[in-house]
Amino acid sequence: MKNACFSSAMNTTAKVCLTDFEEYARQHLSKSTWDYYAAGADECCTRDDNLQAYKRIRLRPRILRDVSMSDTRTTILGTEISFPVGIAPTAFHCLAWYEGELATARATEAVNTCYITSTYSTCSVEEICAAAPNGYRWFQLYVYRDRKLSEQLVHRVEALGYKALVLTVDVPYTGKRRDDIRNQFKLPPHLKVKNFDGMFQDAAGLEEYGVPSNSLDPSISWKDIHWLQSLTRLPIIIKGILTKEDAELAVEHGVQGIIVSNHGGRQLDGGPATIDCLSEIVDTVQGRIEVYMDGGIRTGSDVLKALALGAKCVFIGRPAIWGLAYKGEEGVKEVLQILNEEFRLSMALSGCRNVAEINRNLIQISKL
Ligand SMILES: Cc1cc2nc3c(=O)[nH]c(=O)nc-3n(C[C@H](O)[C@H](O)[C@H](O)COP(=O)(O)O)c2cc1C
Ligand SMILES: CCCCCCC(=O)C(=O)O
Repeated sequence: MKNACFSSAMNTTAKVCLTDFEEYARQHLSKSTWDYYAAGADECCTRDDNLQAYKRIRLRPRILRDVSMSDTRTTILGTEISFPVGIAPTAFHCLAWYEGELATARATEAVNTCYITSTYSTCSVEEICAAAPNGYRWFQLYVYRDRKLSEQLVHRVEALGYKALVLTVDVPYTGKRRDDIRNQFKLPPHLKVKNFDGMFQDAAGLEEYGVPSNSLDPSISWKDIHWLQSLTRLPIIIKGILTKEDAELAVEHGVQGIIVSNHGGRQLDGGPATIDCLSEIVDTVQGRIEVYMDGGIRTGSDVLKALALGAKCVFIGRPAIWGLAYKGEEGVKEVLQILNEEFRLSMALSGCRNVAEINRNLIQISKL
């Protein structure tokens, strides 16, 4: 049943850009839900710089290149997607829309792009697969002190046909999100982290973001990559790399991809904007594995800049949630379609007919 805060009475104004969806979500979600989604760590410097950093980068458009035809398709891990934007893993979609992750999965299936499902989903991975059986999905994994929890998730998602594991490595501890502390953020009683139904032995006691606190294993280290590889045949992508040193280690440990990410500025405050880290990582990796990024993508020209700096694909976090809050599946589709149209236009206005033609020559040299 639809919650009152999901009322569509205000859905009539056309949405033109992603920040229109943000404004809708800000006005319609409860304060504690909005604050949770919007949160950055501490003073939110990194969260905000993720967006500002794109504004400091200038493009060098080429002209007279017959852009009457354009093609935004690309591939990730060998699979074709309609354009180089996927959905980053974000928790608790049922807080934004009653169908939660089922709506997100259907929207990404319809648009033909990749949906990275969060461990912290409010629908189970089985329900998500049943809702969008032909969707292209990766699964985001955390490593728990009780390794059996992570192991079981890996086996479940592999059996369900998820195509890669995205290991999030920037949360040895949860960042300090001031508003969540002030609001004493908690999932409402009708929602839970569905993937863990009945799996935590000691469910009584303190809870943090829907699971017993201190469940995550802060001792996780590079040797755990080998442990994970021993559990699965799925490709492994490491999410949360920000330096060339760690990018090199990722390649040496035999993973198939990296997501340059600072968790939307929700973990270490004072770290760099992700777009500012991208070229050093791409230069280090030199095409040995795929490099993706997330953080602060709000327009088609942001996507273009990230690809010009070497990202194979980018992922959006909060904007998908705003789309959900606006109109569920339709809202997420609209967000993706607007971003696709903006990206196509930015490509054409800078003289690119397809993603293969996007390269560093598009970026003003002072930014390299
Ligand atoms: C509300 C929220 C929940 C998130 N949950 C997860 C999660 O469960 N797992 C994860 O790896 N990253 C999580 N992230 C981080 C995102 O995957 C991504 O790195 C970030 O949102 C990208 O920045 P953007 O929101 O500016 O697009 C979350 C981010 C937000 C905003
Ligand atoms: C114990 C950490 C859970 C965090 C919940 C999801 C997430 O990653 C977020 O940023 O929020």
